Amino acid sequence: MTFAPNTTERIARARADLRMGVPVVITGGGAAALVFAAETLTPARLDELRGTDAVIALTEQRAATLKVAAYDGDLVRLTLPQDADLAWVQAMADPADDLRRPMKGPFTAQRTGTPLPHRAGIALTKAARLLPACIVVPVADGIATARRHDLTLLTAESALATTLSPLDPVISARLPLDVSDAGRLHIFRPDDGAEEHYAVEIGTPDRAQPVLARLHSACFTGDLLGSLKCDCGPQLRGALAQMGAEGAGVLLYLNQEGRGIGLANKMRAYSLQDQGFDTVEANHRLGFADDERDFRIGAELLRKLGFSQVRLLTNNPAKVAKLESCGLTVTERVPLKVGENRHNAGYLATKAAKSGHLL
Ligand SMILES: Nc1nc2c(ncn2[C@@H]2O[C@H](COP(=O)(O)OP(=O)(O)OP(=O)(O)O)[C@@H](O)[C@H]2O)c(=O)[nH]1
Ligand SMILES: [Zn+2]
Repeated sequence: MTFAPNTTERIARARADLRMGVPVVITGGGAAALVFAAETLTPARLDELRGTDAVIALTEQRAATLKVAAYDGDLVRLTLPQDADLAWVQAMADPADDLRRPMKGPFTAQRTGTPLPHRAGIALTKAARLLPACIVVPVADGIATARRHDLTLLTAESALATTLSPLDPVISARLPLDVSDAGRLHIFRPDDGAEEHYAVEIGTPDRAQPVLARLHSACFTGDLLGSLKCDCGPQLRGALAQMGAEGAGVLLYLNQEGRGIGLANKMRAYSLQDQGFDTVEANHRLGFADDERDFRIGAELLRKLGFSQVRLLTNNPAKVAKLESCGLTVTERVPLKVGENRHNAGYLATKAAKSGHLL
């Protein structure tokens, strides 16, 4: 018996470390490296990197914005100039000042050696809801480095694993709602220490029949604040109202804020939208894909609740396809057209043009 953290727990610890600015040690592809999140790098730690072979790893989307070829396919490794200061690192990772102070280079891309620790580092920064960029410094001996500096050590393979973490039911309790007295809230907690997700069950839906279902992605601004930039709040309330009217349904409230990039990054995207970029372009400039959500979570929660067939409330045909690819049967797509206003008309039009949403 050992009380040491297992692989999953190490990854959870690594996410927390990176959020605080503490580096982690990643091994993989026969190499080992110290990995720092660019967003939380401190001046003192950057000073320690002078004279090393540090690189900054950026995603293909951020590379495209900076007009450098993504030599490793999904990422690029750029040499950290010896005189690079924190402002340089942050400007490489964060597009906030791209227009005012374009990062022109010349950049020197590293093309030899393994990009595995870099890829793992980027995956961890995304999972930590930070900007997807990291500083990577090769070290000769990963184990010794981790021990000497008291750092979390993990393999790139474990950080890049794609198996869905088990979601454990924690508790469910009766929750009378405006839309129905017969409401019930279920809490699910993933094994990997990531965000919990919720299911609101209305009535007692027949598990043998398709259930009216909504997979709602958290939107603090729309759901809670009444933001007019999106249609999430009215969609949330509209879906619940329809379930109440039908007497049965299930709404999953998935904590995948900002299509999976987190609230801070979503606000960065909003700030870019104020510079004239649309919702998809803003995600790309930040280094993200259009949609970073993992739809397997929703499918798994529905299964856990005993549902295999759904009438899905959505305007997003990709969501239907993704749920079906996760093994659920979508018997019907039920449109959810509420909440259009003069502020979100452009947002909805972009989703229709670029993400296949139906207007
Ligand atoms: N990254 C990013 N996320 C946004 C933006 N506006 C809203 N969101 C998030 O988008 C998610 C909602 O997803 P949508 O793309 O609006 O809709 P959908 O879930 O794909 O489709 P529907 O089922 O029709 O609502 C929520 O997590 C919001 O926080 C934005 O401009 N940028
Ligand atoms: Zn929203």
